[in-house]
Amino acid sequence: MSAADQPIYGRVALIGLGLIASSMFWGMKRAGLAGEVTGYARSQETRDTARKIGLCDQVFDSAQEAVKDADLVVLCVPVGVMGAVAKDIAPALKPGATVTDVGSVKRQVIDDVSPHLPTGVHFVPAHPLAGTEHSGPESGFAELFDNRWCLLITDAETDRTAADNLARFWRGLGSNVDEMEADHHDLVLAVTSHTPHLIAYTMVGVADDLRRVSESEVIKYSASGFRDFTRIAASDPTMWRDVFLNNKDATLEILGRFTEELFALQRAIRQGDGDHLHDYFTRTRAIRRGIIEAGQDTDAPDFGRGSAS
Ligand SMILES: NC(=O)c1ccc[n+]([C@@H]2O[C@H](COP(=O)([O-])OP(=O)(O)OC[C@H]3O[C@@H](n4cnc5c(N)ncnc54)[C@H](O)[C@@H]3O)[C@@H](O)[C@H]2O)c1
Ligand SMILES: O=C(O)C(=O)C[C@]1(C(=O)O)C=C[C@@H](O)C=C1
Repeated sequence: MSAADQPIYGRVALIGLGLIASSMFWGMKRAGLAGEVTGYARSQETRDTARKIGLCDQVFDSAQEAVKDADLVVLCVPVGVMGAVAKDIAPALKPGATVTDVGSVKRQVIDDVSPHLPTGVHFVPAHPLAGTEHSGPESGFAELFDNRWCLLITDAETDRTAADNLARFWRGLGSNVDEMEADHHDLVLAVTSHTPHLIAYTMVGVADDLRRVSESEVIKYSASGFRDFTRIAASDPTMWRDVFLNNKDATLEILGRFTEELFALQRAIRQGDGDHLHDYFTRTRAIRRGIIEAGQDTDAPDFGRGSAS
């Protein structure tokens, strides 16, 4: 990753010092994207850890102090508290500053944050499509966003200079950047991220109900599929509670469709309808192959791509 010729922002403030903020910090340092990075976390323990590991050039004990004089303020807290944090920092924001967030849900965050921001402060919501099941200030790493998408939420009201600078910033962190409208974002993410997480949580819960996980049988005899489910189901409970509560309509819509398909598959199994199962699995296999052929899955191994039995 090549370093920027000069910082894009003189001062960047990170509010909430967990996985995403810490990854952004190390990524900014790697590429020289900010003159100075300040930070604030709600708990004393997190602030102490951040100071100990050198996360942020300065860690403040209040969010207002952290955002003072910042050219870019990044809200890196769970989506359910974005509005409260925006309200808290609003009086201390520098005129002309850009406020952004990294929340996994966009419409509700926009509705919660926008009313608090003073005129002259530009709000450009964003969502990096990158993460892990880990959380907290020690979980971040500079490479997290490399070759991942970051979606900026824009519309006719968006300040173009603010959005273009933020796009440059995310490219500097290693991401590919695209722009999208908020409701569309929430529907797409309900399909690609939110509902799959709920399914993983459920499947691991079901296995646990069978009292096999803790006895290690399920893990011992599982191939990568179920292990991936357990990784996903280890994701932060607060973050994911907030995702579902704040992307209710889209998640319920996709979950409804999912349940209908699941019932159809359940009926096919009960009735011994092999054609239904085979046709369904043939369709889904073609989708996976299309993703790989389009070069969209950089993690996919080479083997097995060609076998079309
Ligand atoms: N983890 C992922 O995979 C991922 C990926 C993309 C986007 N996101 C989004 O990024 C945001 C942060 O997620 P994360 O994974 O970094 O979480 P995290 O749990 O690692 O960090 C969140 C931080 O916010 C702090 N916090 C909570 N409430 C606060 C408040 N009221 N005021 C100040 N700080 C507060 C927590 O103490 C914690 O330090 C969330 O909105 C999430 O939806 C997460
Ligand atoms: O890889 C993971 O652990 C993730 O779950 C990352 C993931 C995703 O679903 O892809 C999770 C939530 C985010 O909002 C963005 C990315």
